Amino acid sequence: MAATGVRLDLDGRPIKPMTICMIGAGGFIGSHLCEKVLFETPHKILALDVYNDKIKHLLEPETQTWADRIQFHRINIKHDSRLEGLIKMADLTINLAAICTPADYNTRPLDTIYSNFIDALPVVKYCSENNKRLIHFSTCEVYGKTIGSFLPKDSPLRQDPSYYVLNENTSPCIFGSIEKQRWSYACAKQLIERLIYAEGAENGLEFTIVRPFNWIGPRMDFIPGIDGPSEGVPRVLACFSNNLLRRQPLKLVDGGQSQRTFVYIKDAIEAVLLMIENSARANGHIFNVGNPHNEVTVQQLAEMMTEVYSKVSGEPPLESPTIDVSSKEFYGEGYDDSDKRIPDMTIINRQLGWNPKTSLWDLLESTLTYQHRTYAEAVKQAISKPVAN
Ligand SMILES: NC(=O)c1ccc[n+]([C@@H]2O[C@H](COP(=O)([O-])OP(=O)(O)OC[C@H]3O[C@@H](n4cnc5c(N)ncnc54)[C@H](O)[C@@H]3O)[C@@H](O)[C@H]2O)c1
Ligand SMILES: O=C(O)[C@H]1O[C@H](OP(=O)(O)OP(=O)(O)OC[C@H]2O[C@@H](n3ccc(=O)[nH]c3=O)[C@H](O)[C@@H]2O)[C@H](O)[C@@H](O)[C@@H]1O
Repeated sequence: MAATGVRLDLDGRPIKPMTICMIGAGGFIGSHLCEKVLFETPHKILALDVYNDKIKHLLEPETQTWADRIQFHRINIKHDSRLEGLIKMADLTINLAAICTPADYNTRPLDTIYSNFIDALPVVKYCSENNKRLIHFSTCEVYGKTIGSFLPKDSPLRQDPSYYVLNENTSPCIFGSIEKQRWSYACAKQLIERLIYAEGAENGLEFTIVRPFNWIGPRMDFIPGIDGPSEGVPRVLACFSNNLLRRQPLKLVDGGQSQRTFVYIKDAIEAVLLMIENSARANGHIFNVGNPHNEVTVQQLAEMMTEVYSKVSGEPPLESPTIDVSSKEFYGEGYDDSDKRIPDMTIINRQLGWNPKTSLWDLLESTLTYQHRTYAEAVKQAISKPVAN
């Protein structure tokens, strides 16, 4: 499973083994990226995070063939003097660290802004000062709302892709008012993108910015009360998984009419590996990474997950599988939403030849099989425990 033979880049040049400083390596995307790099390349990883539960299988036992190519450093990048040294030891830094769950954006806006802007500043600075390449994880949320969402409901222009397809170079970033604190995350991510871009333009920083469009799959977030706080609100995949595991109706925020495109984490990680190993093609670019063919409303996602979960668990769906809830009740004051997110794939196609492969049904089937296998028993036990008064 590991690195044998010479790996070639997209231009036929041999790829030199490199050391990657991966910040946020213990998270959802980080854990999949660590697996990919260890299993398929000769590169080494300096894995930085405050947690390592999701990469434990890669750190133990130390007899695994890849054990000498991953080193975990328990570091909070907010305040740790080891950060610069680790960035200096690496050829490339990938920054994934962030608060990135919507339930936090309007309820913990200060933490959100600090995490996504202030805490990322030293990483950019150290990369720039030490001439190290940086791949920074931004978000599709920097686009905010589509231009089309401001047209009258019955306008035929709403059907015109130029009013909703999101392009890195031509689409504007449209956020709500300041009291809609939902946009604290998108705005902080946008400012760090602008700073990185300016470091490239003025100081020659070699950078790539990734804008993920709803990457989903195993190990995403947590199941409340099982491997995360009971009152915690994860992203939609984990919220709906939690409801299905507990046989509760899935909650549709404001009727579930917002639209998303979902891409399988394993497809998306292929794109990141292409960026890592093709610096000449990736440097200086911002890349949308998503699957424009997997678009659904949140309501359709709920229906599909209900059907798939019933298939993988063997349990019949509830008579009323969904329930409507207001955004104020679910997320609190200051929530707002992106209406529609379809990525334009022209740039990533041209530069890296990448295309997503997995259909929504297939990615939900493998993900919900994982969720059922991993959590069903623990949820059953948690439900059967008597509640203390
Ligand atoms: N999953 C997606 O679809 C998606 C979409 C858009 C953007 N992103 C971006 O991709 C990145 C990774 O997302 P994810 O889904 O893997 O999230 P995640 O929460 O699973 O991972 C983030 C990791 O960063 C770590 N971290 C946070 N602050 C830290 C700090 N101060 N010091 C050290 N470690 C810290 C966390 O412990 C966590 O393990 C984020 O920047 C996020 O904004 C993800
Ligand atoms: O994944 C992404 O690409 C980006 O978008 C996410 O934002 P969003 O898609 O709004 O977050 P989800 O929690 O996945 O919610 C998706 C939609 O489902 C809805 N939802 C969520 C949870 C739930 O139980 N019910 C429900 O209807 C939300 O209101 C929203 O409309 C997060 O901001 C980031 O992880 C990331 O930057």
